[in-house]
Amino acid sequence: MGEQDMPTGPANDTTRGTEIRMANGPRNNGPSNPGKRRLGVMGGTFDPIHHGHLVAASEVAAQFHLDEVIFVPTGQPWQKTDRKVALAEDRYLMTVIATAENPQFSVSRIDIDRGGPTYTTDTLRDLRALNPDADLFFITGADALGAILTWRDAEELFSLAHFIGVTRPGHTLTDPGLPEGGVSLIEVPALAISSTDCRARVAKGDPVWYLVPDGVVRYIDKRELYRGE
Ligand SMILES: Nc1ncnc2c1ncn2[C@@H]1O[C@H](COP(=O)(O)OP(=O)(O)OP(=O)(O)O)[C@@H](O)[C@H]1O
Ligand SMILES: O=C(O)c1ccc[n+]([C@@H]2O[C@H](COP(=O)([O-])O)[C@@H](O)[C@H]2O)c1
Repeated sequence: MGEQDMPTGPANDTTRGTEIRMANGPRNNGPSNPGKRRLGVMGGTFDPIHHGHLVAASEVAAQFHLDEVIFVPTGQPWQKTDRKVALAEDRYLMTVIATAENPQFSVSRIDIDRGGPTYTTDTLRDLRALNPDADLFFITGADALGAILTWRDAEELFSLAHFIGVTRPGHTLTDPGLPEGGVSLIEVPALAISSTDCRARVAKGDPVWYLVPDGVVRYIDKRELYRGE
């Protein structure tokens, strides 16, 4: 189990009995505009989607009173070109299967259908155009948040959505000098699951039951994904 250090600072926030120390004062919950829908956006390569993604989205939805969380599978994840990534259609369908039973969850094809490398500034601009009546909350794990300054047009991201960084076992959740007020850091139930580990398990013939939803286990099997990798 990795450490889950929080940035220390003068003020703190108490979440489910765990003291969380924030860098910039008490927890900032992002925009609160009466009459506007609160839309969570969970971007990911989802190769495959696993219970760590689903628990993070569910917990953020509850803590931030979101009306909906849209899962957005990447088209071409340009920072993962050093590895083999499953076809976008397979990643999309696994995401649909995994989220189908939750009425608060939906899946968007925008990053897949746009084509080319996936940049979150494009994702958020497109989602804003499609949902002009909504405030957007972009959900990222500790690892992704730590790398956010390497994303294209990173300085623009925080004008497009409020960012929520969630704890992830094995990673330290820090705010790497992001604009004050643009990010919230929260604790979510710790699930030490990664897509990398799921792929490796399938390749070795080990089970992924209970790491990913049952329908995703069956889809991986049916499509013979990750075998022999
Ligand atoms: N177990 C987890 N707990 C919390 N957040 C997670 C967890 N797994 C992934 N995330 C977050 O979900 C988002 C999408 O992750 P992604 O699809 O890249 O999965 P991954 O498990 O990190 O994949 P890979 O191992 O292939 O890099 C990222 O913001 C990531 O930080
Ligand atoms: O905008 C970018 O340049 C950028 C670079 C890397 C990752 N992202 C986004 O971060 C989310 C998680 O990505 P990944 O690669 O960890 O699955 C997903 O929505 C990606 O589109 C975005």
